[in-house]
Amino acid sequence: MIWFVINRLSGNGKGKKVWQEVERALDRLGIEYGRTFTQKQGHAEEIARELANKPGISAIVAIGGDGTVHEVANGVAGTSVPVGCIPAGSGDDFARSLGYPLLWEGALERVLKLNSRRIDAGLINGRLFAISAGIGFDGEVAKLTNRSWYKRWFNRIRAGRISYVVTVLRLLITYKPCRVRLDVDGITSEHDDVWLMAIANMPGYGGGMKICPDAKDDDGWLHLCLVEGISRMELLRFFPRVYDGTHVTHPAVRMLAGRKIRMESGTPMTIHMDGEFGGETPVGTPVAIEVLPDRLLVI
Ligand SMILES: Nc1ncnc2c1ncn2[C@@H]1O[C@H](COP(=O)(O)OP(=O)(O)OP(=O)(O)O)[C@@H](O)[C@H]1O
Repeated sequence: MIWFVINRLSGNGKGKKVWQEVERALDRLGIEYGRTFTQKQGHAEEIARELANKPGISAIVAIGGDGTVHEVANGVAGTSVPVGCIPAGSGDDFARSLGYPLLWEGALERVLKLNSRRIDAGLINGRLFAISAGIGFDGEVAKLTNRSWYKRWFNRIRAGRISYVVTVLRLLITYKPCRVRLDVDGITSEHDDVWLMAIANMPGYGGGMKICPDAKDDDGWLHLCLVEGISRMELLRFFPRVYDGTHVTHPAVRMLAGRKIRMESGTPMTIHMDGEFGGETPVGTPVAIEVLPDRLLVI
């Protein structure tokens, strides 16, 4: 039986509307299913963990944004229960990266086929991410966007991903780059003036940006994008290039790939995991990041 985990608040109420349509379609088709509505942050993970250990669950489908997918993925990781989604958030990078139709009808059609495959996951500070993680400027973007009033407003006019762009513009004025020591599979380097380090398992980022265009979810690698030593004006000028992935040739951008990464920063830097706030880097203790090959089943 497919089980739906629904965040009715996602996308400023889009989750609720999408579920109403999906429920009608499932009833019309006479399909047996289960469903639970999330009640609080972290609830989707608890539900998924419990369900994954029950017999007879063929897939857990998150109806919500990437935050709900992130929680479900953490709940089912390492089990034989696949995760799917019906996108109802503002970024929906999981759905975009996996080539899901973004409208509920197409996404439902896809999840009902139950065609599963194994993908890698990333681990940062002991927590799993399916899409990407980010440290620094992009961690702050995720944190501030999720807390902003305008995310709700943009979601209402179905332009939720613009809220990330607004935060980027706000932060460009105030953000202070940091000193970073990096270890990628045993190769160490020091960097002054680091704006961000994105760590991608999938290419989608911030609602359709291609921060690491070469990221592949089943290649056994994490792909890194480090941005350093760039002026605010230049960052503003070249920022739109991240939408088609051509930013990678800019001299301030360093693209790397690795399996085990350690990153230590001179001052606390904000972390995001699949767009969810994930705390700050502790000064003096490296953040551990690694790829977990084949850890997740997706449909
Ligand atoms: N009932 C609830 N009350 C409060 N928070 C919830 C509830 N259900 C889920 N959440 C939390 O809401 C957060 C955002 O969820 P989600 O990512 O699905 O939606 P979104 O933020 O609108 O979409 P996107 O990530 O694409 O912008 C997650 O951290 C999740 O844990």
